[in-house]
Amino acid sequence: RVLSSSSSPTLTQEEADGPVGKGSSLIDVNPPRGTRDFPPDDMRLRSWLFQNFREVSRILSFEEVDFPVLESEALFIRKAGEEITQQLYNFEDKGGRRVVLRPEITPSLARLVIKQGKSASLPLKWFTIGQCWRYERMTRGRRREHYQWNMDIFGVSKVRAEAELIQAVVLLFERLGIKSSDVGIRVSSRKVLQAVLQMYAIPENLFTQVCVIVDKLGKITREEMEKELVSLGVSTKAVNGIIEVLSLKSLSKLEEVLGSEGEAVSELKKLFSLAESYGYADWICFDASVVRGLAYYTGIVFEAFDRQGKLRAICGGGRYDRLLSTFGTDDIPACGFGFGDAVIVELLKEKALLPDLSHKVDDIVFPLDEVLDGTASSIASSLRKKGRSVDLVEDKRLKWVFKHAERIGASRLILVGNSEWERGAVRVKNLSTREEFEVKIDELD
Ligand SMILES: OCc1cccc(Br)n1
Repeated sequence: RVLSSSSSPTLTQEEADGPVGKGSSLIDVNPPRGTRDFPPDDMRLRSWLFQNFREVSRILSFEEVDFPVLESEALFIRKAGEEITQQLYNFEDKGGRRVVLRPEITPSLARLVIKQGKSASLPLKWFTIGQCWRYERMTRGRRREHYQWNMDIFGVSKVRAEAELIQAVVLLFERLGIKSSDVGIRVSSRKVLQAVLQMYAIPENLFTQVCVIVDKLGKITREEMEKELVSLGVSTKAVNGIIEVLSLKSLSKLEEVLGSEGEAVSELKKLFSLAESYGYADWICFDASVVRGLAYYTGIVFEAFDRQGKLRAICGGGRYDRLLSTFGTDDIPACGFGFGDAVIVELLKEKALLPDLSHKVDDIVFPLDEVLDGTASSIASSLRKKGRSVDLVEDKRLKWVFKHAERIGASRLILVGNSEWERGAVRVKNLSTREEFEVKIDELD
């Protein structure tokens, strides 16, 4: 057939359908660079991990929320030089709007809290699991997407909120079989750095940028850090003072430097006391070098790390009491964490803690004669209505069916044969005990 239309030259059917079959070049079957497919085995592991995220969220009595992966770019325009804002997966949509694939979840949470306004009675305890994106130059071959579990509390200004969040993280690790000897949680507060900047009379408005630079400690050299801080106007003396305080790993030493009166020390002491009461004190340690890289943190910050030091941070979070005012409304005290789906799996592999998650099915129903196809369908249907997972197989040799049963981890094989059916029965083979018996159809459950 020759296709023609006023707007296009005449095309043969083949031209219109595009290349088909052996002669044409195969499309690239890989997902876009830096992204992942989840075939069944990988999806079972991801679902298992996410089920644990959900269960911990339920146990801490958090409510689930969700947002579009696509957000207005305006939500993420920040001037503090964070890596996350320099790698925005941003573009202009067909309506000329500046949009992004979100690089994190917290701003969306804040947006929804603002949108809900007075109808959202505080405190709010919300969680979500969502995909986040960054446009990373593939030079380092890093991923461009990951899934993040976020838990956030709005409307609690005391460190009780941070203590609750850290318990959630600890409960998750314990559910996965990870022990405090495998993983620690470094805890500090940005108020430590704030106090040091005050000691050196560094203007408040440099605080956020100093935090973002200091967060690179360990990723860039001390000289590079000093250069970046000095270029902000921080004196070399102050740089040395900052690095000296940030190397502290003892809360009592911090108290000697900052005194006991300030919020930095008092809040941290309160948190460590609560940790004893929760029973997770052996999981956490004070480490003044923890500042985290997001501009909006204002208080306690924390991150989980593998004690062997082989992996990047497993999760991290902190208090962000002044994020909402950057969106033009009254502040609400808030804190939360993000827990990615990638590093935790690397850790589970390291610790040989990956669970066996093979495919499981309850029953295979197989008619031994095609005249019994209808009968097999009604048997499968009644079992499914009882909630059993059933794989209905036909047009196969019995030998194949037994191998298939093995492959999909079926518990029972239900063979529908003429002679049994004449007696209103089927043959049932228990695939773990290998027992085989005849069952009246109205007794099959
Ligand atoms: O943790 C930073 C981040 C944000 C978005 C996507 C990926 Br992968 N990583």
